[in-house]
Amino acid sequence: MSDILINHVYKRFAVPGNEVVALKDINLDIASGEFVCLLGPSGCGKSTLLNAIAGFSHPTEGSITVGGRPVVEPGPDRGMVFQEYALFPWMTVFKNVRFGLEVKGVANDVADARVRELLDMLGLSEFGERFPKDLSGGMRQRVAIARVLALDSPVLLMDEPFGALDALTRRSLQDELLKIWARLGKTIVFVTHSIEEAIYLADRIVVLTYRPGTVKRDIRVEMPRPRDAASPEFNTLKRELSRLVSEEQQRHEAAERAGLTTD
Ligand SMILES: Nc1ncnc2c1ncn2[C@@H]1O[C@H](COP(=O)(O)OP(=O)(O)OP(=O)(O)O)[C@@H](O)[C@H]1O
Repeated sequence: MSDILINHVYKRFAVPGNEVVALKDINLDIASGEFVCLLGPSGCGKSTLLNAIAGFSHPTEGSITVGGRPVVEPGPDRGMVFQEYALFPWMTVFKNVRFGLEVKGVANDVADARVRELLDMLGLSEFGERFPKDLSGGMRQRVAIARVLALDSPVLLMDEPFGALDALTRRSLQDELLKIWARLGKTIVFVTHSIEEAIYLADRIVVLTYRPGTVKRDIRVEMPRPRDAASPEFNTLKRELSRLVSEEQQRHEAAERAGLTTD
């Protein structure tokens, strides 16, 4: 069953004396419970597409529906996790995770129990009374994920959530995310620059072209999880994706040399 339907989506930005076509005729049908990675070099429209699904910005043409409803604005059916943790610095971890439940008017005892369950799920039980500034980047991103999960959105939109983390922390959060996804059955759209990350996580990898952003390849990843980065299948796919992404990276660099972009 489709959960996210992207139909002939274009996004143009007006820039002085010109326009940037960030997305051109994007068509994607993402099934309920599917884990999709959007992959491509800087400037290929990954964030633009994710923001359009989130309802933060509107396509210039085309339409997006989530759960059968047209996207017109952000909504509780779509939780977003950003690279910069987006936590409230003045609230403890517990209160950060509880915040959305309070806004929703969930009864105190139910909200407290839910927060405790989420902190436990993300290995944060010991950290409830800490403030974000006292946590490592990986811990802060765990809190950001717990905060979004509290809202129980069927769709999670993740914009390079692990991009700022060191390799070991990144792998442990990737594993955590896969566990959560398997347990809660969310539909996930996950933006990344990292080919390895996309292969490790996704059911399906959508490679975008550099300006205008179109779908270059839509590849299903059939390998069983946990995936072994040293396996021949992993490396065959990695080579294929490296070739596709580097073609787009070269187009990006050519545009830079021609002074057409500052991406
Ligand atoms: N508000 C804007 N005004 C003008 N151009 C924009 C605007 N937002 C994005 N763009 C352009 O649209 C293109 C796609 O940008 P986008 O940020 O979606 O790419 P991206 O693939 O997410 O890149 P990155 O990986 O660097 O975040 C880029 O060329 C960017 O310069």
